[in-house]
Amino acid sequence: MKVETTNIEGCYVLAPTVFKDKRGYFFESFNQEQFEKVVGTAINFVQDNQSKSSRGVLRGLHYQQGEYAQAKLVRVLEGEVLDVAVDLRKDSPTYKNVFTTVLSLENNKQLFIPRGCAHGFLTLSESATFFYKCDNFYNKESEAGLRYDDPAFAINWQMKESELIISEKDKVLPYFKHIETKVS
Ligand SMILES: Cc1cn([C@H]2C[C@H](O)[C@@H](COP(=O)(O)OP(=O)(O)O[C@H]3O[C@H](C)C(=O)[C@H](O)[C@H]3O)O2)c(=O)[nH]c1=O
Repeated sequence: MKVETTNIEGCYVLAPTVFKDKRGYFFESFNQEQFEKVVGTAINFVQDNQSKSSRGVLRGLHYQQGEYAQAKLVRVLEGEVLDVAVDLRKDSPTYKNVFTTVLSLENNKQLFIPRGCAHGFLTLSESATFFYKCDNFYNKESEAGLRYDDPAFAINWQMKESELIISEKDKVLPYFKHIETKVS
């Protein structure tokens, strides 16, 4: 497995070793022992999620607050997305840093997003099936988020505004400046 550090502390890009032969390919999509060595801490994923999105769908920026904060290991099973993490940990040396990367079936890349970071992705391919492991359960009451177009982060989503498909819930997420005092 290849590992790349990012500009967010504790956030890593992982690329599994792919074994190809005349039948196709094989790779270990998750190996607890290898993963914990890379991340440098024990991790207990308790919930897997999967979503399918068409081109232009932008989900996020989302996170869960407090005791229900989630670390996520995200990848695509089909298609291509622009994946984004934002460090919202006030005590982090990379507080407010934004990391973006393209995850695709072709590059087999995965992104590990530590607790305390907001996460979102934009679907770049005609459709994308998104899969991720979470180290904490979904807790509706703990859900929080930030606007995808927050000037505080100036994320380049690489797509025209008119092409974006965003849920009504995400359209009314707050701007960072209105919630910064509440971020842990
Ligand atoms: C996240 C979640 C949602 N739900 C239910 C709640 C809604 O009735 C429905 C769709 O939820 P939502 O519109 O919040 O789904 P996404 O917009 O894909 O949210 C996710 O998108 C970004 C990219 C993330 O990183 C988060 O994991 C997650 O917030 O699934 C559940 O039952 N369990 C869950 O863990």
